[in-house]
Amino acid sequence: MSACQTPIIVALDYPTRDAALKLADQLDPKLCRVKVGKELFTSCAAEIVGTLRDKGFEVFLDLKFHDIPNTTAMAVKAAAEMGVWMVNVHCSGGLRMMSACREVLEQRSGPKPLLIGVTVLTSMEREDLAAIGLDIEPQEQVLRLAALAQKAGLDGLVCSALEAQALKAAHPSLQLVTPGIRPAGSAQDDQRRILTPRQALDAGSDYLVIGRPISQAADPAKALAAVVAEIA
Ligand SMILES: O=c1ccn([C@@H]2O[C@H](COP(=O)(O)O)[C@@H](O)[C@H]2O)c(=O)[nH]1
Repeated sequence: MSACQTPIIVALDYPTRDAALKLADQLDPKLCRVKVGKELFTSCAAEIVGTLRDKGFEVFLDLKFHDIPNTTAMAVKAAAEMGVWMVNVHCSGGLRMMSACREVLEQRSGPKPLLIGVTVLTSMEREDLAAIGLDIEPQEQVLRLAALAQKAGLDGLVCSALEAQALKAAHPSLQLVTPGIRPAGSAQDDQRRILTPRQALDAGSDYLVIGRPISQAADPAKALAAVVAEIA
């Protein structure tokens, strides 16, 4: 399986370059992509992205930018210049913010990363939304934000696989990146809207973001192989 065919993205959620590379060195870039998030990126800056790319990984820069349109677009531009494969922004930053990000990428002559909008975090359930003033089901809010993301020309969404079927029906062109993936028997941790890898793909997920079930396993390569076997 080449990197372009695998749907698996392993979250490298570590505080140091060495810890992230220790896991990366146990993984096969033909079997997965890797995700650099806020913790690792803030600790190591762009150097970690270059090092992982040199190792053959396509990198999802998961910094979930959320700011005014210009600031967010400049951050997306910087990410594109770094050569990442995927970058994301919060859809709740609004239509103008997402459109500014799309425009800045369109002005680039070089390769463009996939521009993905974060909808409702997979750690949130209905009562969490109610606590921030949204007294609706997560799926309703996800569908609202998806419509905005589609209008702004984004390539896809971060959502729970629980919403994948409804999203694919409403927005078939958007690629769905789904964290909250838990192989049967794994700890739920702080995630709330979860599905197994197989269930997520059957529901319409395009990419599965998997962190702790692989990174905290006694043998991460074996844990990745088990997910690969589950979805084969
Ligand atoms: O809604 C979201 C958006 C991003 N994430 C990120 O995905 C991984 C999931 O890690 P697990 O250890 O598999 O729970 C993590 O980096 C989150 O920041 C998410 O979980 N939900």
